[in-house]
Amino acid sequence: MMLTVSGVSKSFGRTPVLEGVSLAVPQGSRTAIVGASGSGKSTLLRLIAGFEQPDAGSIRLGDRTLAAPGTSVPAHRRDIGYVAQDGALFPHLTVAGNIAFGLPRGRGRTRDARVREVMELSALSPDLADRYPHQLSGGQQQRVALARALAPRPGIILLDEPFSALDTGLREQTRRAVIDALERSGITAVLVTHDQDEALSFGHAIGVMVDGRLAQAGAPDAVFDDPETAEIAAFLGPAVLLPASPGDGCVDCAIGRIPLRHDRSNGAVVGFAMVRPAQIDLSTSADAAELNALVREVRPMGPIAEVSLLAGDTDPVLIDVRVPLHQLNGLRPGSRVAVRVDGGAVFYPADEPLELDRVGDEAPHPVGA
Ligand SMILES: Nc1ncnc2c1ncn2[C@@H]1O[C@H](COP(=O)(O)OP(=O)(O)OP(=O)(O)O)[C@@H](O)[C@H]1O
Repeated sequence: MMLTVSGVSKSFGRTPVLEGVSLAVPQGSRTAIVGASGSGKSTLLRLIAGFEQPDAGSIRLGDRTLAAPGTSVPAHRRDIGYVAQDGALFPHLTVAGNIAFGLPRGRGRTRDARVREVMELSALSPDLADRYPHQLSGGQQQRVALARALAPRPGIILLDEPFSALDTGLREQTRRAVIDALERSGITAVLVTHDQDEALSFGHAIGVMVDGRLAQAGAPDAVFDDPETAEIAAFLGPAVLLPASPGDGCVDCAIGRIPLRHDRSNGAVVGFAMVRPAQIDLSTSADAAELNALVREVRPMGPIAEVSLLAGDTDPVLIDVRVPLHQLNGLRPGSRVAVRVDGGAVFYPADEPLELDRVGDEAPHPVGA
């Protein structure tokens, strides 16, 4: 069902945690809410689930109002499936018992058939039906939690950091199984995560929370490609931010003139050009005039190396890029390289509080990653 959150605000005591959050999740689509710790994303999910009440605004699921001034449907009547970070399975019930828990009593055969159906949907082998939660891996436990949430055919599934307790390999595998199950069941879903890659790969839309506000929402590739602020750009993935000034559809910065992909300047004449490290190409075999940066450090990291570059003559800027080892081509500290950008830059005005590295800073933090 379609979820509509309109102008929702929430404070705990005197501390505002959510301010005027509006969000629409169309029927059958998946939205990931991503934000730094404390940005309010779990609170938003808990308000939708009915574990907390909003101070202002409304929440609707399909044509039902779940929360609004003077109205609050109790959590267990909201027709919502919830998957918590640790799965929260009942330890004394088997896998089948956990999954059947929320199903109506009565016809045993219908319940058994539904349990089998959602186990298959959640990529759980039928052999696991009689096991207890402690006899399962973390990934299997999360898939049981999903199957249990899906079993009563709720109008929407809410997932609160469901993969964060799993280690890297298992997390990836469980994430794919969960997305696949959600896709095949055609259910509306909202995921909350602090992991950018997880959010960007979850589904049809992403919402970025910053300090209790939904700062930007849209299709994952559109938001990643054109973040509204430099802060969102840096939060969503590695970003290289270069002091720059715009003009004629380009920006001028320490590595020369780069085409402007998106202009977020609002008329500002100084600011920052943002490019992703993956857009940067390094070449040592260019003409002397094109050698626009100096290699300061090369740090091997397994199959890749992190290369720190100094670009610009008058006010050099530190740029960090990651290069596959086989593309290093003898790059070492002191080499001069040509830095080329593929695909253009996004320009942001300089009034944003950004900490850029300058050569000679006492404790340099790379601008890119
Ligand atoms: N029940 C509560 N009482 C008081 N303060 C709360 C309560 N729940 C959350 N907060 C505060 O609200 C803010 C937002 O919390 P929330 O859990 O929504 O953030 P989050 O973005 O999900 O962060 P995290 O990823 O760390 O869980 C935090 O400062 C938190 O301490």
